[in-house]
Amino acid sequence: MSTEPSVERDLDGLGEQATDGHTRLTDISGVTEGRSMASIPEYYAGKNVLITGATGFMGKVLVEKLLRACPEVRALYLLVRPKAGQSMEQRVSDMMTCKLFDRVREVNPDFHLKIIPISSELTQPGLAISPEDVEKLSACINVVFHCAATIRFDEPLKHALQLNVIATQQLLSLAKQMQHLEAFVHISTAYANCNRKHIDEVIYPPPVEPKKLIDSLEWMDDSIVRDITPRLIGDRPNTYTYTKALAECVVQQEQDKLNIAIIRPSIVGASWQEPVPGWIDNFNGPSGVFIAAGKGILRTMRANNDAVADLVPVDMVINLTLAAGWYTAVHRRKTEKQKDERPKSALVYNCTTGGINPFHWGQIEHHVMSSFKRNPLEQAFRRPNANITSNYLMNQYWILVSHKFPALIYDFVLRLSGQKPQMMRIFNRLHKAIGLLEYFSSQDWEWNSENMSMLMSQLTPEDRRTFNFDVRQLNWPEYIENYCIGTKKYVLNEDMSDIPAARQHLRKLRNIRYTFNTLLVVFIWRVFIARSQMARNIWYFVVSLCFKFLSYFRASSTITK
Ligand SMILES: CCCCCCCCCCCCCCCCCC(=O)SCCNC(=O)CCNC(=O)[C@H](O)C(C)(C)COP(=O)(O)OP(=O)(O)OC[C@H]1O[C@@H](n2cnc3c(N)ncnc32)[C@H](O)[C@@H]1OP(=O)(O)O
Ligand SMILES: NC(=O)C1=CN([C@@H]2O[C@H](COP(=O)(O)OP(=O)(O)OC[C@H]3O[C@@H](n4cnc5c(N)ncnc54)[C@H](OP(=O)(O)O)[C@@H]3O)[C@@H](O)[C@H]2O)C=CC1
Repeated sequence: MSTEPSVERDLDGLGEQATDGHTRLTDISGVTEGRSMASIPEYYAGKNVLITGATGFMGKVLVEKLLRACPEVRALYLLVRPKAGQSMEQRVSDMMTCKLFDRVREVNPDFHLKIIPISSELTQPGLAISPEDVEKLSACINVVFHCAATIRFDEPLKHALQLNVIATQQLLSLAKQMQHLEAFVHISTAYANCNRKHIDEVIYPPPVEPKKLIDSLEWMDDSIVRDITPRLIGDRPNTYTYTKALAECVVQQEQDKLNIAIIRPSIVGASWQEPVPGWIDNFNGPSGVFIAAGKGILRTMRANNDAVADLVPVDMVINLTLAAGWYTAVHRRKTEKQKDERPKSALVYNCTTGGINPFHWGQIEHHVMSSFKRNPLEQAFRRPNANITSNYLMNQYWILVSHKFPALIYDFVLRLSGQKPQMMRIFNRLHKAIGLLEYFSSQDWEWNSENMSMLMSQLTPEDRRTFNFDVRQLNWPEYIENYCIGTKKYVLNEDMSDIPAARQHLRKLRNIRYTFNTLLVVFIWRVFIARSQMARNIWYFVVSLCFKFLSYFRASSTITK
């Protein structure tokens, strides 16, 4: 018997529902009712919201948008751990001074009063939340957004399981104790099922029963786990996608009595419009690749020019997340009677762009390169000129010629000047990083995103503007330009006023390249050609052929005039 979730009609009018109990396709409940119900800001007014992963890339944007677009929200409880010698209070107050919060600060300078940090280490039993805090959260939380995860592709399986799966399980247990909880929104990834080519908005059967895996890994030595990891993850590329798939299954198993939404974004990139275009604060996904290309370090990478680059701006993902929280609470709330019946299934939202407004890696390459030529990064290693290829051998050739050879020369010069060589080390790290990304840039997937369209149709015109996730409106060249500028301004903290100096630096690099190429030709001439009569004859033959061709071309163009 097939274990594939297939689609059947939902009896209570909640659209089509998969046989595993999960709603897929159009959810039509409350279509008419919704228009007369609370708007998104009205819904969040007076609500207490719990957020995990608030110090991360997406969590920060979520906190900012909630405070700015839903100013009447009562309080945001952030589960944060102390890190790198900083207390969690210190981390949260540092976060709020970040440029991302400038806009909300202008409107409401006291926004920090709404933020309540709660100490929590998600990998610890009970999430290491104190009993007093558990009591407080159980009594007041209305909506939970679960963003925390390890997104590293090289994370050891045990740790990825601990954070992405066990912590999710524990958070769901905590959520069940919350007396006023109206919605639980879990952030997954569109690549949780990347072993499939077509991905519907359903929870697929897990690669292994999560509880069994948790029990087995508990007693296993780290080295044994490392050895069996490739067998366990099977046709998934890393422990990240594997554990995110298991987390979805845990959400499904534990959803009993909860109203749950699962958001599956594809590759989350810099912001499209809000709070500022191009906001980004990390090297993850394509951002590190763009920066390495902009600095002239990355010259080649394996990617398929014609494959869809399923990037989605972070502000669109967060708008969809907030709208899904509202929709789950307002339209999919279980009545007291329903709580004891078959649970209403979690609604899955594939938050992707490829099926609606596709853009390809080849086009990304073109726009990234031209953007960095117009707005160069400071102190580039070489002029930006990266090419992507799907050919393995070609890529290896360019790695040798354009990465390793210049790195060797540069390190040699550093050694001569008494400095520590560093370029080869940088390239080794870069090769490791891009090696982990190639799986995603060399193929494409097809995601069904009908729930995203359904959700959009449920918003009032005002909410559709404030919480815009209509990916059809994305103008890719403009978005990529802002993305590249964003990496310069917000990741590398470079000043835009330095662009003329950066351009001057690129001109200097171009002159160095011309000089180097000229010296190389002279060197080849002296060493190989000038010493051999035959090579000289061939050389003279080629030069005279070129000369004749040029003269003929000039003569024929004079006649036609
Ligand atoms: C123009 C060309 C056009 C090209 C087009 C092709 C582009 C293809 C892009 C494909 C993207 C596909 C992404 C797929 C995403 C799946 C979506 C998700 O669900 S999940 C989301 C996706 N998840 C991810 O993307 C996670 C992927 N990242 C990882 O797994 C790890 O970071 C690692 C294994 C790559 C490096 O580990 P490790 O060696 O231990 O190093 P650390 O981590 O400790 O960092 C050390 C330092 O390096 C820095 N830095 C980091 N990365 C890069 C970079 N790429 N580069 C440069 N630098 C980078 C980092 O900031 C740090 O700096 P500092 O603090 O020391 O100053
Ligand atoms: N970025 C992307 O391209 C995509 C992301 N996603 C999903 O979105 C979510 C957010 O991703 P993103 O913001 O990019 O990730 P980040 O790595 O930027 O943020 C991860 C967050 O999780 C927190 N966290 C990690 N470990 C612990 C722990 N042990 N205890 C408490 N908190 C912890 C981090 O806190 P701390 O600051 O203390 O480390 C941080 O706030 C994830 O679920 C991810 O799977 C999905 C698709 C794409």
